Amino acid sequence: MMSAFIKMDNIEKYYESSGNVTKAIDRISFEIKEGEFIGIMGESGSGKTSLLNILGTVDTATAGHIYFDGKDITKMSEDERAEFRKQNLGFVFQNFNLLDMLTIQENIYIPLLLTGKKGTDVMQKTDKIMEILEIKAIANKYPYQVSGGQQQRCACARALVNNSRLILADEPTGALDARNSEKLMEMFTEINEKFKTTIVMVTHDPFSVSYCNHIFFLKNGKISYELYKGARGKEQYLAAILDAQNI
Ligand SMILES: Nc1ncnc2c1ncn2[C@@H]1O[C@H](COP(=O)(O)OP(=O)(O)OP(=O)(O)O)[C@@H](O)[C@H]1O
Repeated sequence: MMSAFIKMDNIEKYYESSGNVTKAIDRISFEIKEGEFIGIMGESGSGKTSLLNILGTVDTATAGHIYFDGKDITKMSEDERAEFRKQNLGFVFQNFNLLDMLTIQENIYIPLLLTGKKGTDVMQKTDKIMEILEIKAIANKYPYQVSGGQQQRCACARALVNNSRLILADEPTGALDARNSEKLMEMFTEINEKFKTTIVMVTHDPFSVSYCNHIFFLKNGKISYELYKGARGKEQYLAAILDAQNI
């Protein structure tokens, strides 16, 4: 039985710049269970990235609360938030965000060094995760020497190596072709099933989101629709996603 893991309670986000106020998130509440693979869809400007940034504690909500395992993460200081991210979260971005002067392998184990781990433990973990993501053969290459798909799998390995409980991915397939997108989504699914890692993925791609088992559709900063895969087959689910997009 999966337990309640993340609870968003009436989150609001307003941006204010030179006297203009934009309402990006308009009182959103939802719950995520541990081990879910969540998709967040919605047209440009609907608030997807704002929501992900607030959940990831890289930005703060204007109002409302987020409970992570019962702890209110909206009440933490900046230092506490940094520590929280280091202990619990892994981030995957559209443009991979790898460090060019480090090899693939070094890019992955840097987060472990940052948390004070060292020696053979670091190498074993890095090795294991590279094997799962099929990037062991390119361990000593630099990011510019490998394909976009391989770079993104390296970014995923970096996000996972710390035993992150929650992976936040913002358009992870946005810069990938169809074949690499499919491969990445298959690996996300494998990670989600094997390690029970909770994944929250923002995307506007119906095909990518069809790998998620629970989807929120955003419109004007509100949840306009919610969809569960349930017992649907892949094609049936994709059809339901396309229908929901048109509502
Ligand atoms: N830093 C900011 N300052 C002012 N307004 C912002 C800022 N970031 C986002 N917004 C506004 O907030 C609203 C929601 O933006 P957000 O980036 O969350 O949407 P999104 O669904 O992720 O869009 P996209 O798919 O285009 O990335 C938009 O109207 C946007 O213009």
